[in-house]
Amino acid sequence: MTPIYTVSPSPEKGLGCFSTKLIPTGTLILSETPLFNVREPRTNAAVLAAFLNITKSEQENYLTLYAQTATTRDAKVIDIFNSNAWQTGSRTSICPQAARFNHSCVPNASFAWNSRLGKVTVHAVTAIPANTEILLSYERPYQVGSARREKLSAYGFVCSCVACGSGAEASDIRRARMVLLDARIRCQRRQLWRSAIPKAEVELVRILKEEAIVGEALGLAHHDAAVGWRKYGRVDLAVRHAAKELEICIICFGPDSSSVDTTRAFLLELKAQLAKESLLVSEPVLLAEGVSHSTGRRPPRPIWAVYRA
Ligand SMILES: C[S@@+](CC[C@H](N)C(=O)[O-])C[C@H]1O[C@@H](n2cnc3c(N)ncnc32)[C@H](O)[C@@H]1O
Repeated sequence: MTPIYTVSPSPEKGLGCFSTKLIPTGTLILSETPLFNVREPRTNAAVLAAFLNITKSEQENYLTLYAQTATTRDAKVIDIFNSNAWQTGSRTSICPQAARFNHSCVPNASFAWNSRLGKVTVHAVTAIPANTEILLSYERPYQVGSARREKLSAYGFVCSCVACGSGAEASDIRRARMVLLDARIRCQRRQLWRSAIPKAEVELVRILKEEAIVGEALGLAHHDAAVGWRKYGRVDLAVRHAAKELEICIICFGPDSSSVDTTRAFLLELKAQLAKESLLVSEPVLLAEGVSHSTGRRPPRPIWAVYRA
């Protein structure tokens, strides 16, 4: 069977990963067990020790990965680690295949750590046409271009994706707004009481879509919108956002991820709450007839009799 992607030269980016055929949204592109990992906060000594612990052929494979500038062998081992490692829970791991994916601030694929499988995964977050580079984001999306440039300079490159190039002006306006909305939402998360309409959360969902950020960040924005609508008392709208969150979660992490279980449980909890509320609304009709919905007998003093007013 033809592999779903190949590794080949990418203009200005060294090697990169290219689709060999159309990859539908949600497709698992790669799942890989780390070659080695180190606990964070890491030291250079820990990286060198972990490197010396793998087999000679694994070391040779590791040393073929991209390095920026390195004079000695030890410096090269550290340099490769810093340029290619991904965060995997509380550790940082080297996955030689995942290390070949280049960056875009508007990625078409999503990287994740699946602790249940002990593997990293890469899923398509959009439909990726044949012969297209598969790109992951190395950075959080809620940053304007200048902030992203500074972070990405640590990897020794200047990004030329649509958000950094031709569409930079419009993108920066949206990203600046995202930074603001994100800060507002973080603040509101600590608020437990019933609140106002979750305007910031809903706007963040809209702007992320406009910016074509459709992965994990959009899933989280839908989650926050669901929480906001529930606090406001519109559980029906909360259910809609939680359903979108679950859909995105499955796309980004795969159906076997524990994050999907958590998200599904949240949706089920909201659906149960909605069903209960619908029942409370319909019960008064039965009460008017003097019959309990559940037992068929005359009900005890109903706490929701207010609905009859
Ligand atoms: C994890 S490696 C990715 C694979 C690498 N291109 C290779 O040849 O193995 C990270 C390095 O790839 C290059 N790179 C990744 N994304 C890039 C981009 N959008 N533009 C230019 N270079 C990029 C940078 O040199 C970066 O340090």
